[in-house]
Amino acid sequence: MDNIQVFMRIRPLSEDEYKRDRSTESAVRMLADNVVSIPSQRSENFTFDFVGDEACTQEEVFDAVGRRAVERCIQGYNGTIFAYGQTGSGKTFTMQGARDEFTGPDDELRGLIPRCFEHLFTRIAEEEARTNGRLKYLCRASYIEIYNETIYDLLDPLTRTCAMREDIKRGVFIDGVTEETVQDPNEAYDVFVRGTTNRHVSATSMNRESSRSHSVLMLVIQSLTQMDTGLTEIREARFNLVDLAGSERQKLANTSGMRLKEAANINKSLSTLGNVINSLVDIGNGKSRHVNYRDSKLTFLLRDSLGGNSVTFIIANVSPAMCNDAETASTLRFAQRAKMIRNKAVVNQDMQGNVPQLQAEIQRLKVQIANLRSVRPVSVGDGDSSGVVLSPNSTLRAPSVGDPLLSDSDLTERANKEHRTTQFLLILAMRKLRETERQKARYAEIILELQKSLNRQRRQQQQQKMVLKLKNAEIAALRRNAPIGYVTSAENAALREEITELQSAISAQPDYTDLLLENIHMREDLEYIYENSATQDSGLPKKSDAVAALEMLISTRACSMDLQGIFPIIPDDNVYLGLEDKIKEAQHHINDLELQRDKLEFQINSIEVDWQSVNDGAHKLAATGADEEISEIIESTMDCIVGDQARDTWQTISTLYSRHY
Ligand SMILES: Nc1ncnc2c1ncn2[C@@H]1O[C@H](COP(=O)(O)OP(=O)(O)OP(=O)(O)O)[C@@H](O)[C@H]1O
Repeated sequence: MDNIQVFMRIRPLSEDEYKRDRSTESAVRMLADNVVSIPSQRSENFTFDFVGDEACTQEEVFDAVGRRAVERCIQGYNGTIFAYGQTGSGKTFTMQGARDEFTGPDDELRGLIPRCFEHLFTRIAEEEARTNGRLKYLCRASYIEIYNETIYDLLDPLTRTCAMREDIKRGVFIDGVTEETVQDPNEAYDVFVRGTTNRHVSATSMNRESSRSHSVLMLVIQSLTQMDTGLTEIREARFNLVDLAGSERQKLANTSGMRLKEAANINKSLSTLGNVINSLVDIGNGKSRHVNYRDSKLTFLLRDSLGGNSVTFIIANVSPAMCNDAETASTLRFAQRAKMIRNKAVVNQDMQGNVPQLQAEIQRLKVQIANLRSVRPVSVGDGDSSGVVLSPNSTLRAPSVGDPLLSDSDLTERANKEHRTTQFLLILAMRKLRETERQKARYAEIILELQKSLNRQRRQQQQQKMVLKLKNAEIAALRRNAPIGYVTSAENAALREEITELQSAISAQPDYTDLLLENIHMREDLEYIYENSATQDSGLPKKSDAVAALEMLISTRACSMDLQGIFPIIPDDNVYLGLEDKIKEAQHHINDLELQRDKLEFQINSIEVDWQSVNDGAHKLAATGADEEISEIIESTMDCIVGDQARDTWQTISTLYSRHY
């Protein structure tokens, strides 16, 4: 457990302050190297880890705070640096420097942020060189602003807003925030300068001052170490550099509209910060308290930095002016309280490897445990509380009985320590193995589900192709056999529409598969969130409400893809019934068409028979030397091979024929 480290920095007196005070006397009295008081306020003394006076340089602040924070992050610990203080006390000067641009390492006035970038990449290069490339680092940067309880993405040119989320794997995170990979200090400067420029632009367009918002530059420092066993050790540190809004209480009197909301939100986030600190201090003193991290975006985002898994530094910036003594005393009281908070920083470490590698590792560790047990019975402790996980590469030698250089108690202690380490590694490897097995089973389930769905889709596709083929054949037959104008244009259009629908259903299969996969994942994510969230204080809606909302979303998306009605979206048998109905409907339609075709064939046959009779009659009439009237009728009958007139014509001919014979 480490206390939050607090550094105090007094900036030089400004000209305005000199004009107001008409004196150069400082409100802050230095009692010792790291002890100060504000005599004009109360007689209390404030003790900090470091106090920088008016002459304190940017480099000295970096050595006291930045260098140490970076060193811990390189090892895999989370780190946070907060700059706290009233408006104009020097927070931005300390964090960023005197300018918005950096000219590189020769700019004496550059602040902690650029110096941290430089040191970070120097150390990364050293570490990578030391391990001959077995250790690789990867850094990602994002930069946000919290204003009026809204999070703005400063690396997005439009500084769009983002939501904060929490899950068991990632903890609290900003959903969809821009993250840029940075490989050297220049790339990191560039990210920071761009974000700062966006901040100024959006502040101007929204008519606000940066002192009224909190800015957080976030670095994720990931390291991958290739082990001899084939496993990969992954460490991930989060490094937050925070420039807080001015800590003075915003006046609500005579304020309205946007300004009132702004002032209320600044007060809210800073008072929540104060409340969180008070609760943590009480907890440190053995009291039972609930810590309201969720009461403001700032405290929720930086939850780990306050009483959690982080090495945290607070820089309390103050003005030396007598006219600001009350605010200075307030800042120092805040910092003094914060110093009592105890964080528990641990290296964020994980192992990655395939199942045979992990099994081999477990086997190796089991052999080691067996060796240790056979040499000397040891009592198992609670585990290493230092928080640093020993590398599985470290060779664990079983202590040999009668080692002349070591006493019995030394040997026991060493055996115990090695046993604990081995046990820890064994647990880690087994956990990884179980996790891998779980994942494997999960993927197998997904594959099975997809396979089932694919088979169903194939069957449906075949059926639809068959229907399409039949319809095409029928249409072709109708076209061949039907008299011109027999199939009405409306029927034709309906048939065409149906064909288009069937074709789009067939071509929609890939869309459907993507959607199905995504739906499976969304349902799984939901299950995961509810399984892993603490029931109380999780802030989540009721699970049934969330499930209903998700199903609604899925069906809305299905509609928007125009698949609803053609294809069921959910791989659920009930929904597939819809498709079966559709196929049945199509079957009915085919039956109707077949009926019509039979009728038509019958008509054509009867016309042919009629025509044959007409032909025969005509020949007989011709043989008897029929008059002109009869020839004309024969001509017109020839023109009406098919059609409604045929039978009437035949009737006329029959009548004439019977009159003649
Ligand atoms: N240590 C210092 N040495 C010289 N000048 C300083 C120092 N600290 C601050 N200043 C100057 O004081 C002024 C106010 O500082 P700065 O803008 O950093 O304050 P701030 O606390 O960030 O204010 P705000 O809350 O409004 O953002 C600036 O002009 C800055 O250059």
